[in-house]
Amino acid sequence: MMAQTPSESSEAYIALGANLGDPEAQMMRAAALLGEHPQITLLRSSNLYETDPVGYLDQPNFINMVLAVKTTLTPEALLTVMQEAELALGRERNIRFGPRTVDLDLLWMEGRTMDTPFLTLPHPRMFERAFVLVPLSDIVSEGEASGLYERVRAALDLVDGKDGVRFWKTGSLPSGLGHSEN
Ligand SMILES: Nc1ncnc2c1ncn2[C@@H]1O[C@H](COP(=O)(O)OP(=O)(O)OP(=O)(O)O)[C@@H](O)[C@H]1O
Ligand SMILES: Nc1nc2c(c(=O)[nH]1)N=C(CO)CN2
Repeated sequence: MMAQTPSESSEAYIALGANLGDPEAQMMRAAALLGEHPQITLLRSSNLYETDPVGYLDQPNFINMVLAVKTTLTPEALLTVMQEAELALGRERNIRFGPRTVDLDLLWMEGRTMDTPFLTLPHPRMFERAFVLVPLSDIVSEGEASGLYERVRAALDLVDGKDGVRFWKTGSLPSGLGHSEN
């Protein structure tokens, strides 16, 4: 087998949402699974928000949060790891926008834009979802060279549904993993 070429690491933002079972425990377990991957380092967690369901309304409220990670994985490989974490936590794909034990969306990855059937970056609906923008704005730093901070601020000013996003708990990274910046 050929030795893997060391690749540069990029920062990425991942949205987590859950509204079945024990959402907080499942999201922490998903974050821990990501952090256990040798090519993923957890950097920061947003706070946790209780959010009104969007899209398909006849379902329980969600808990939503966003993680910042560093990774040497390609975007496609990172999404694959995220999907494996969803499956490990018992996510069944049924109703579009419907209830879920844990949903992981790859929002944004430093320097990457793409549009394939498997992966679109930035996530095509991130700038119109208050349940993504509010937690994301907790952890995107003003110094972000990509302009993400400005885009998130501008989208937050315009987006509907901020009332449906309520602070629930202070965020933290699963213990023993990642850095302790937040
Ligand atoms: N940026 C992205 N993050 C996550 N999945 C993506 C992304 N871009 C494309 N996809 C594709 O979208 C498909 C459906 O994902 P999923 O079932 O999580 O959608 P959903 O959660 O119901 O809706 P939404 O994507 O609006 O949150 C996945 O199989 C994945 O390949
Ligand atoms: N509040 C809220 N609503 C949703 C969410 C979510 O994470 N939070 N996820 C969905 C699946 O795409 C559909 N609707």
